[in-house]
Amino acid sequence: MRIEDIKKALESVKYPNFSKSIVEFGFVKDILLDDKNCTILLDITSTAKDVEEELRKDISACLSSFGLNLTINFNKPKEQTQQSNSVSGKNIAPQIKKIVMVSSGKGGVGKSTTTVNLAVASAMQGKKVGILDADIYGPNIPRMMGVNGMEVEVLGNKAKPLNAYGVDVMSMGILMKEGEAVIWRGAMIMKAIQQLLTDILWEELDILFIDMPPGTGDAQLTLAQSVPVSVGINVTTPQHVALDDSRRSLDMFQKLHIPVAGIVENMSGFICPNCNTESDIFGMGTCEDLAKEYNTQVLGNLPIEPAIRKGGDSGKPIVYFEPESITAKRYMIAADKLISILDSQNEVSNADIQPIMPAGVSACSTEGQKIKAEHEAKKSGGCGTGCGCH
Ligand SMILES: Nc1ncnc2c1ncn2[C@@H]1O[C@H](COP(=O)(O)OP(=O)(O)OP(=O)(O)O)[C@@H](O)[C@H]1O
Repeated sequence: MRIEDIKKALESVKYPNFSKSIVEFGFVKDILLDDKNCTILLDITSTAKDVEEELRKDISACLSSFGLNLTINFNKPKEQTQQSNSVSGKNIAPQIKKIVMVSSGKGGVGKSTTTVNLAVASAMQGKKVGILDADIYGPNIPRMMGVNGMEVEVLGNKAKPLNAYGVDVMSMGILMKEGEAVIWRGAMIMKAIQQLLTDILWEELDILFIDMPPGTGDAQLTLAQSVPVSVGINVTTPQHVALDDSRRSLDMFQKLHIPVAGIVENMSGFICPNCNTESDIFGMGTCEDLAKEYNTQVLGNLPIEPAIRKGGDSGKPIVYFEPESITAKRYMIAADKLISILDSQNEVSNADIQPIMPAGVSACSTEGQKIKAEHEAKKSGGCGTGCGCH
């Protein structure tokens, strides 16, 4: 048995809620081996008790076959009283009542199409709605809302959102040069998103939809933690391979304690434009079981329909331009279900639901972990200083 073997084995232990291992993060500071007695010293960034407990469990399981007497010691950041200038826990966009995060496990499943049609449907039901397009890898919202190429009005040092179909719209695509952000990573994306909330003149909104970048990597995790999210929506296609990706996205919401409003099954069946008959292409109704698994609902089954794609390409959302179509009615019902969920959580302010990070502080960083731990402590009734008063 060598120390190197132990370190190698520890490479498989992931830091809770992240895709990197404790070795990759550089958290394993020392390994002492004296015959069968092994002491591991970890220098971690979180003060949270559950992080320590999960690591103890995972490390013990990982090294169980080595037959060691294991001692695991933790070095954690000193728990300090909260700085008065910290924005932790402060709602950075108090004029926005509810933030809905629209995510998908992978690209091309119709996340932006769903965001646009749900947002317009919600506006048609009398809500004051905005869309923030955070999909830096493919910001399609401006085209789908028909505002691409429009000039942004700047008042003082703040920009006014564009408006179409009663919905305020702001997108990374409107503000950045083409191709500029594709190499961005967690902290940069988060800072940009926070600026899109604080430096854009959002009016009082009932609902702000955020169209997330596809996938569930560290960038998405960080982004989801940087704004106070009321509910998440997952968009998927019905094939079983897509559902596996969808699970990752739903797991992400669970990890971040974001309530899931539901799943949108997109490209579910095909409606023939000639005879209006609906036929099964990729499968239909497969999301019901997934919804049960995650204790949520299917908000709607949206068929593959040429009119949806045409509406997206031409900036004329189907829900607005063909309100009598089967598809538009399904979007309206989905929006109605979403609004009921949001209305039912009216007493909860969005800042209570999610921890938020100060601009420029990545949720993966030492500072980010500390803020998250403080927020969790406060939610469970403590003062947030880690003094053990709850
Ligand atoms: N139900 C549908 N029927 C027909 N076409 C659709 C449907 N949903 C989406 N599309 C089309 O599929 C393409 C991809 O959709 P969209 O851009 O909404 O996906 P996405 O998940 O946001 O992609 P990404 O995030 O990877 O950019 C678009 O051209 C859109 O018009």
